[in-house]
Amino acid sequence: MSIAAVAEFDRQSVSNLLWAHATLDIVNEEVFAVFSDFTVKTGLWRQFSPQMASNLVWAYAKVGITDVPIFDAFAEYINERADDFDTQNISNCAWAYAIAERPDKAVFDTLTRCALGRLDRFRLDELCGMMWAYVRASVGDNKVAWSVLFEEAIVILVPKVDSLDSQTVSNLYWILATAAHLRGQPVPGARELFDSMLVLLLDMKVRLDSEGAAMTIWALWRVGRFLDAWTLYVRTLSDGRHPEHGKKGFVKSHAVDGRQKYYQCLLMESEHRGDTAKQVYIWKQMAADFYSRALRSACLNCAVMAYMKAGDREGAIEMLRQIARTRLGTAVTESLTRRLGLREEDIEPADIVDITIRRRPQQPSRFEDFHYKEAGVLETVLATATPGDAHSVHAAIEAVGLKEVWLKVAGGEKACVIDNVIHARRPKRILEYGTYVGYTCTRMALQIKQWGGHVTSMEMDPVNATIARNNIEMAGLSDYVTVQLGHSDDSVPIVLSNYGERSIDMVFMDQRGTKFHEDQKLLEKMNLLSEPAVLVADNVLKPGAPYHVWRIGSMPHYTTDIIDLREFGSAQVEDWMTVSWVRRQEGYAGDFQPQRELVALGREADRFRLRAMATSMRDLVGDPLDEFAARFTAEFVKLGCASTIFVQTAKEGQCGSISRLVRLRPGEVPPQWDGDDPKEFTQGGCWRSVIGGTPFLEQLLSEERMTNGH
Ligand SMILES: C[S@@+](CC[C@H](N)C(=O)[O-])C[C@H]1O[C@@H](n2cnc3c(N)ncnc32)[C@H](O)[C@@H]1O
Repeated sequence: MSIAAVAEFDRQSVSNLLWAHATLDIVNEEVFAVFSDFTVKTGLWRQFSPQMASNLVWAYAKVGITDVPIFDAFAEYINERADDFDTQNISNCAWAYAIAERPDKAVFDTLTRCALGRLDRFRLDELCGMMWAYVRASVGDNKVAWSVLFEEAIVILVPKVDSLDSQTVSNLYWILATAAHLRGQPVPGARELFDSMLVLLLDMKVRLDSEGAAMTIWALWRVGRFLDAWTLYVRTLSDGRHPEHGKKGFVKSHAVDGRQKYYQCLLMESEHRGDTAKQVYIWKQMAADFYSRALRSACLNCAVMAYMKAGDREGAIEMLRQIARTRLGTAVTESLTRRLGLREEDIEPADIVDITIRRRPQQPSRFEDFHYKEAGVLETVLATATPGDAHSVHAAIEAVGLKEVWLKVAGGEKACVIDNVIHARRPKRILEYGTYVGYTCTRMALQIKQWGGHVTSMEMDPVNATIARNNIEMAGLSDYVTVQLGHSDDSVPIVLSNYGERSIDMVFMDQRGTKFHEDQKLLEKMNLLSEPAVLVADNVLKPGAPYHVWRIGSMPHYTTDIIDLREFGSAQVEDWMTVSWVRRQEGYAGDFQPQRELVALGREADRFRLRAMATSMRDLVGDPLDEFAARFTAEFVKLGCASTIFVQTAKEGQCGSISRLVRLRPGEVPPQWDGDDPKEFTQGGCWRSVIGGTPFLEQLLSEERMTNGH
């Protein structure tokens, strides 16, 4: 109705209507697009008051509709009218342009000019909102996190520390730590503010919610104050009473609580420092958080592994004795016992058991609930696999993925692609982004250990990392796979310092698709890749990695195949994997030419990824995802990137499947899905790949070069 009557709307009604939609989270893309066009084309925007203008850009940013001319028009408006803006208008506009990922430098320069000298008139939430926006907007040439606005804000904030609430405290930690990271040096004055806020926290004058605790611990670590982060954790959080979700901060229904992040951060740093005592402390705390015996045992097994890695045999044995006393041992514990050269009967139950291990929650927490699938995988592996037999571990994981719940592992047709890449490149060192439960890393390790290879797999979720380490031990592959705990942004530098430049022959990217291109560029910049290295990426079509396709499709230093295939355990879901050989040629470590149409695709891909995390890929079959995939494919065909290989799968024997790669002729499109779903008849462990026979483009080109005598 409102769309038909658009021409009757005056400036106030346009601003009110869209503000109301955004406030109520009603995302009608058509309404927003029509009103954007109307406001810009009729010149109505020039008549807006600053309040209306800031409400309008806020509304568009809030609903995530940002590829609209409104933002360009109001950039001009801000430059002309900013002197009339009040503090709230300034803060809202900064927030809107930052969240919309439209960090127009002129807009921020103008806002800075208007804000400086009057920051003391900003409300605390406006001030923090503005600083947050400046950090978020610091991308590319826009270096607003370097603004003196931060210094001026700190001078205002220090005397007011006692009046800060918990949300402001954690936000300020995050903002200033991120600003320091971006600047490459501390923000002047931040140290004093950090110290005063830490006193508030340690005195429990301010109690953080779960996400706030995670942000603060991360921030203290990020600015090099790990011991302060540790003290805060031990003093306020490690008594088992983890804080509740913040009401305001907790908006994503798929998200876990802050433990995910603070365990990750504290464990990563203690492992990096080789501080076994701290690692063991955290593993025990994690064990005490879980209700499920399998997860409790898995954490304690990781504590044993930490002692073993440090060469502390006595520590490992004492931990095993505590596990024996609490009857938490599993097949993994037995495997570790054997690796220590002991028999199960050699392990006397401990006399005294750490009180932490005795603690067990009344019921599973949301944190545990979030990992129900992965815990189920671990239980199945423990119940059905044979220690030391990697095939039996893979069979157990596949059985869960095929017969019980969708698992985000690269099995079936995806495994066929990876097997063929390994065959073609024979990598000695593989880097994986995203270990999950340790399926693909152990599959790859099993192959490359034959020629002395090793897999390093990065995992940011501490629970997944725990489960993966246990599955890897079950597979007998602990010497061939390293699970590097932590976010890849933090882990890649550790990988570089551990293995050195030009050390990685193959990369498997299985993290967030809209980040592949940045992660790949970083690997090139850091000189981590050997020559040539091969890059494999998964989930490129669904949920989607548009920037990545454009990077590998348009830059001359990649030789790429795009492979059309079916999701493991969800044959009705079509997906793409990409396989690219990477050489130090023109474009290496550089940026691609930006394409505007990629931005909208990227945003949509992220929205689907979040939904897939909350449900499963299978629930996303159907109109929205299929329409998105069709648009994605069409957009890339226009840009000259189309699939070049598809995977064909046939039934094999009574209960198996066999997959092979088939090259498409130029212009040929992959066949439609025939309606057969291998999961109906395939048992775990019975899905084979045909290796070789279909060369990748890189091999075809090098054969051609050989024939031509180059
Ligand atoms: C699709 S699953 C990986 C599946 C695994 N590669 C396999 O095939 O068996 C993605 C995993 O990556 C992790 N993850 C996502 N982004 C990450 C990042 N930037 N750094 C480290 N881990 C990440 C998630 O926690 C999740 O466990």
